[in-house]
Amino acid sequence: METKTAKILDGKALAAKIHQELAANITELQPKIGRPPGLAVLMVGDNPASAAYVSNKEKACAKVGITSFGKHFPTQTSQTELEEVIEELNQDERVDGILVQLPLPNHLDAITLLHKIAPDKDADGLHPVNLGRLVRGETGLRSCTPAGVMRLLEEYKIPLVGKQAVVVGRSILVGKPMALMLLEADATVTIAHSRSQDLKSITQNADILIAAAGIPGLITAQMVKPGAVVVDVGINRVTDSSGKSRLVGDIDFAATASVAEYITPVPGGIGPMTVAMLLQNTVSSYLRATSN
Ligand SMILES: Nc1nc2c(c(=O)[nH]1)N[C@@H](CN(C=O)c1ccc(C(=O)N[C@@H](CCC(=O)O)C(=O)O)cc1)CN2
Repeated sequence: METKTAKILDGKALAAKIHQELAANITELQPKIGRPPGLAVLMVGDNPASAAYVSNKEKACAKVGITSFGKHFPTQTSQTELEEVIEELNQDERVDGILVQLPLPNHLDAITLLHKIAPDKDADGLHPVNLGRLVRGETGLRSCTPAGVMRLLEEYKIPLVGKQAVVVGRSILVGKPMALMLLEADATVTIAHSRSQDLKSITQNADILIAAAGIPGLITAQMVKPGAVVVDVGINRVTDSSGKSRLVGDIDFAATASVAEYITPVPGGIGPMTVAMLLQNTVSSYLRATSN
């Protein structure tokens, strides 16, 4: 019997296309505007994964023509010091986007820091004003990972209207805004999470399944409806029995690929789309700030 394999939703390829489009836009706009777009990336401490993500963001900025203002602080940096830096960046006319790389060291209050970012410079779309705009269906800066999922689904013309969408995970970074964006696209949305009972019976109903729990291999093939579109937001580093480290998502990719119609890989799926949406948000803020 022939085994079916899901089609790949290629986030890496789409992100590269978006980078090219943004680079072309910036090349055209910069001489008229008189300066390039600017993104400030605040990183506190030395978490190696965060350092790698920040370095990728800075490289992506350089590639498309966005100036990045890297602000790297030692672990002990105080809340007040960071709030003052954000206040300065809010006033800095060279800076269109500001983000605080997460997670932060435990002594810092991420929510309060995110509140301090001017909503129109909130490149990560995590400020309450931007989350509120999303709730109300108003234009605003959208959270990068869920916006990346939506852009990828759009690229592959995945129908959403009236479909059963299940989001596994309820974080502010992904799960909650993801559910709102799917709702905005007229899907029927269920949010499941670590306290949900009988997760399998919920995920089996999903035409569109978004796994964003941060638990390696949480979603098995048996939990997926045949023909579903499966999006893996999890990026988990695991060490196998031979001591080798590799990245895996929240979905058992190999087994699920024989059940689903479409699937995102890890790596090469939603991770690169997150960065592409960050750059896009920065360019949107640049256009808004310089349009008068
Ligand atoms: N302020 C924020 N903090 C964090 C966010 C965020 O969107 N804003 N998301 C994650 C980390 N993250 C971006 O910051 C991120 C993670 C992974 C990738 C990515 O492209 N991953 C690659 C694989 C990379 C590798 O080999 O290690 C992939 O999936 O193909 C991009 C962004 C938490 N913090």
